[in-house]
Amino acid sequence: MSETPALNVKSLSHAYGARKALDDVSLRVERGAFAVLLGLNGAGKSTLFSLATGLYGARAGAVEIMGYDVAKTPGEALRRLGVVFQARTLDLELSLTQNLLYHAALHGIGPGEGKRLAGAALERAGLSERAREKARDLSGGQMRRVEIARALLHRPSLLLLDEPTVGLDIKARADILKHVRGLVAQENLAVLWTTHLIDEIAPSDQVIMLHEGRVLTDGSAAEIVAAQETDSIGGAFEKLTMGVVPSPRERGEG
Ligand SMILES: Nc1ncnc2c1ncn2[C@@H]1O[C@H](COP(=O)(O)OP(=O)(O)OP(=O)(O)O)[C@@H](O)[C@H]1O
Repeated sequence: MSETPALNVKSLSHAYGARKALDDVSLRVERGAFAVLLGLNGAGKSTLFSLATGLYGARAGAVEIMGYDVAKTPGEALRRLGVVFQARTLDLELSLTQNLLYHAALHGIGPGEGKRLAGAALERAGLSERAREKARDLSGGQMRRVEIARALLHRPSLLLLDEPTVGLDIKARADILKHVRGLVAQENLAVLWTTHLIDEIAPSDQVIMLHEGRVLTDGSAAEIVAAQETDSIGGAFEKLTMGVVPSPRERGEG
């Protein structure tokens, strides 16, 4: 039997009223793997995050983190999860260390251990020298690094990032991507990185293409490109999204 994956999404569906946002979505991210969830606006990426973090209850299906069901054992599951949401969530008036200590306290980590972890996290993020400065004084890319450091403070096995490079310039985007890839390589962290930006994908990455709430394909970028007989992952995405057969409901027949 294969090892329990870091993330196991099983036949997950969700609707907002009559609008289906996720339709029978299944995917896995193995331990220590970097996976990209690729989808255009409205594909259902944020909805998947909300379900994985227990913000919404799933109408059908389940999400397991390191084998723990988010709905049935939320404490065990969420302890193993770190999340960076799309919107900025640092308290701009607090120092970097204070932002991290806040998070440590939320996870039941005491002040002494919190300080130690915050120091180590800022060091990993390359921001030790800015520890006492207010978050407000950082650049967008540095803020994202602090958010990543904060999400990793309690040493989760899985990190979810919802479009983490939105609003950053080209260099800051590349830096954040490199930083997270480094964490995957060095710390055996599993990452699910959502994006609509094709150029953030490397050939060996696992790519899960989500379109209109459904998984179109899931495999390494190189495998997908070969299977679609295109020369790029962008070409494969275009081919696959053009070929989507609308459901009877979408054709107005449901
Ligand atoms: N709170 C909500 N109420 C009603 N509909 C919603 C709500 N949140 C999302 N939706 C709808 O569900 C679908 C999936 O949205 P979701 O935000 O999950 O997609 P996304 O891939 O994250 O897109 P984006 O990158 O634009 O955030 C869309 O059709 C969206 O309009």
